[in-house]
Order: sequence, then structure tokens, then C-alpha cells
Amino acid sequence: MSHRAGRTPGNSDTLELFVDHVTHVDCGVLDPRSGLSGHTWLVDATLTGQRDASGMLFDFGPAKRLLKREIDALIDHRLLVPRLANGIRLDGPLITLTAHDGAGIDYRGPAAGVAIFDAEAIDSTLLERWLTERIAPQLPANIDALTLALREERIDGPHYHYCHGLKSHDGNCQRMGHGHRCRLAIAIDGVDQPEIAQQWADRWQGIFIGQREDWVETDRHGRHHFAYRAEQGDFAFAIDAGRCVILDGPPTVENIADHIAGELRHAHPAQHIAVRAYEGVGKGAVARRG
Ligand SMILES: Nc1nc2c(c(=O)[nH]1)N=C([C@H](O)[C@H](O)COP(=O)(O)OP(=O)(O)OP(=O)(O)O)CN2
Repeated sequence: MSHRAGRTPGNSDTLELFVDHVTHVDCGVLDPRSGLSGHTWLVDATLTGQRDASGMLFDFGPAKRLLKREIDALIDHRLLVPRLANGIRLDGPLITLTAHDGAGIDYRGPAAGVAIFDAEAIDSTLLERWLTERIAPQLPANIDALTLALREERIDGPHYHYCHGLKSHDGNCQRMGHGHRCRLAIAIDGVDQPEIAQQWADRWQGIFIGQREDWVETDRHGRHHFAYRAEQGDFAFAIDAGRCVILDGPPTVENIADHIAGELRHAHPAQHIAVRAYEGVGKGAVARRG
């Protein structure tokens, strides 16, 4: 999605500067069809304009810092909410979604934990436009246009997406309801097991991973309620129990990998298990049992 930043581009002296994967965004999305989903989008940026006296469009260092800072501040580690979607209600800090299948999701938390869009649904095209409209005006005057492209990491093997929050994290991971799209790999006795990893990925698509000590109750509609107090404020989430996984410890990627390894160990007690779980793109944890 492209947005003019200021001047009209010239003909022959216009150049493009690109930064692939200037940042990635890990967020949760409320959607009237799927309910809750976790996303990781890589962001590629292209700047169009004229060189200044230094021979540059924009020094890569400050350009990357500005783009990453703004994109991260606007949508990273937030729950993205399409305000105009059927079934969405905003009532102060309480956001409720009644999805098409009747399932209800409640979120309550500080404003910093969400991003609200005047839209019926959220996808990468909408986010590209929304972000460029806000960031392009901050670019230097010799930049005529900004193009941002959001893409998912190419993952050929098993992968899943989930939402969570890490209440003790000193950064934005404390925000309940942010999410990730992740690879998952499992090996038994050193042999890759894509089918087993795929079964886990299928089972875990779109789950919310909570911590047992934050589980408050299961209501009469069969929804688990979670709540915690973090540095940025009080967060609470309610979602169908069938879409929750509850861990004994915080839902870090270490604990997620270890949870899967522990479950597999029951089924394969005499074998060596290795679970390589990712959190978003390019990072994660390996848990080994046996
Ligand atoms: N050892 C661990 N550290 C962190 C975990 C974890 O599970 N184990 N989890 C998180 C957060 O959940 C988070 O979503 C990761 O975000 P962040 O640290 O911001 O990672 P990015 O790749 O997005 O980093 P940038 O600096 O924004 O590029 C945090 N730590």
C-alpha cells in the first residue's frame, strides 16, 4: 500500500529505497468469523523520492529506526479490533465479540493493549493502508511516497497461531491477547515427525494459552475467564474453554515447548523427544525429554 509523503515525484531522478523485514508485528485479531486469531506479519518498506546532498534518499539507520518504532508502537503486541464488525461491542475498556458461530469473547484491558479500526474486518491490506497514512507524514521532505507490505513468513511445514500474554514481562508481551503465527517441529529419537507436529498444529490453531493461576472461572456458557494485573494495567479475557490451553507456568515459548514434549513423553515413554517451538518469526525454544 502506497501513500504520498509530500512532494510530487520527478520523472528521471526518482529512486526507490527498500528495507525488507524492517520489523515484524505480533498481534491478536478479533474477527466475526474466526473469533480470535494470532498473527505474525513481516513488514517490507519502500521509500520513493529524490536523493539529498549526501546522495541518499534516507540513511538506512534512522530510516529503519523510524519505521520500526512507528509500526511497533501502532500495532505490535496489541489486540486489533474491527469496530464496525457484526458482533463487536465496545463499552469503555470492555470489548465483546459474538462471532458468527455464537461463541463469545470478552477482552478488558488498558487502551495500550488494543488498536481499534473503523473497519468490518482486519487484514494485511487494511493494515498497510492504515499504517502508511500515519507514518508517511513523518518522513523527510525529499521522500514522496511510502509503501508498506505486510506478509506472512513462508512456512512449508506445520505451523499454528495462538494468543497469550506474559504478565511479568517488562515490555509489551505483558498485553493479554497479543498473538503469534509459528512453526512447530517435533523429533522422536532424532527423526523428524512432521505428521505429529501437524496434529499439534491442527489442534492448536487459534487457541488462547493461559496460565493456571490466572484462570478465574468457567462460566455457564463454557467459557474460561482469565485475569491478571501487569505493569500496564489489569487485563481480562474470556473465551470458549475448547479454544484454551492452560499451562502450569507462564505461556512462554519455553513452557509451550516443554508442555508439548511432556505430553509426547506419555505416548512415547522410552524414546527421546525434542520439540522445537517458535514464537513468531526466527526465535523460539527447544524442549527435550528422555
Ligand atoms: N525467553 C523468552 N523471552 C521472551 C518470550 C518467551 O516466551 N521466552 N516471549 C516474549 C513475548 O511473548 C513476545 O511476543 C516477543 O516479543 P519481542 O521480545 O518484542 O520480540 P520481537 O521479535 O518482536 O522483538 P523486537 O525487538 O520487537 O524485534 C518476550 N520475550
